[in-house]
Amino acid sequence: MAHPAPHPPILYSFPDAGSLVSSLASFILKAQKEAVEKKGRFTVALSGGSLPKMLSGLIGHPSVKWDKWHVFYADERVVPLDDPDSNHLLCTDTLFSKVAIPPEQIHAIDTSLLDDLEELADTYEKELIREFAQKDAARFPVFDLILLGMGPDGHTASLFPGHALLAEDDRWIAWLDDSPKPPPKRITFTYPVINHALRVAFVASGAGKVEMLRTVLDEPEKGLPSSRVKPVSPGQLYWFVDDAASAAVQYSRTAFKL
Ligand SMILES: O=C(O)[C@H](O)[C@@H](O)[C@H](O)[C@H](O)COP(=O)(O)O
Repeated sequence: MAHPAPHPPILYSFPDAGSLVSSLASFILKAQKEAVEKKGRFTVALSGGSLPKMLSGLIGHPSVKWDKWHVFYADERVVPLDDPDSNHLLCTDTLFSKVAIPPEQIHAIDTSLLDDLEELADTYEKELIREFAQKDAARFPVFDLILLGMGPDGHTASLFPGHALLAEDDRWIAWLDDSPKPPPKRITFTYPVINHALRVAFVASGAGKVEMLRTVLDEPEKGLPSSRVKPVSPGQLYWFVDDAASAAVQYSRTAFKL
């Protein structure tokens, strides 16, 4: 059955980092509330880079139900969990060490498999299947929220321009050993997983993103990895950016309100 056309992205641009961080926190809390009311849990995927520190508005916020969070990584570097390159370490230092998510609800890679990328990716995929398959009985998992960053070349998660994985339409978790951004070995959500989420939110800030954000939003036909994020209906894509990053974007902004 053909899916209805994806909804166009919603672009929110904020004058400064403080208003971006607090609005993103309100947005996540609304998503959490809806998910918990409906299913008693909130399934979230996080990325590395600058994303974890943009979640600081949630730390100490009385409305966050951390015990309902089930966290996966949209992409992870295949390194030990105490390696400075690990997204899990970054998220732990920035967020998890400061809040009360039950450790068994934070899904890190199995580091006994660091030397077998394929097995490691399969094992992570099985963890997603355990979390989602029986409950939702869907071909692909339906995350309540996937939070992504955008790299300077337009990549997102570990989906890089021109890479064969852009065409992966079957697996949930893919692996690569040739990431142009170090470290080379990574696992990543595939597009079907990202595009089946209920909400996908990119977070991008700073003047360093200005040209790439313009290309991704105003010239989606170029097919850069971040432009290929198009959640299927009823899923919705959001961009949380600052005015420095969106300065050259023609695409229309939406005033933020919940
Ligand atoms: O593991 C990774 O490398 C990240 O998940 C990656 O996809 C990141 O989100 C972007 O490169 C944006 O990074 P910044 O937010 O630091 O620009």
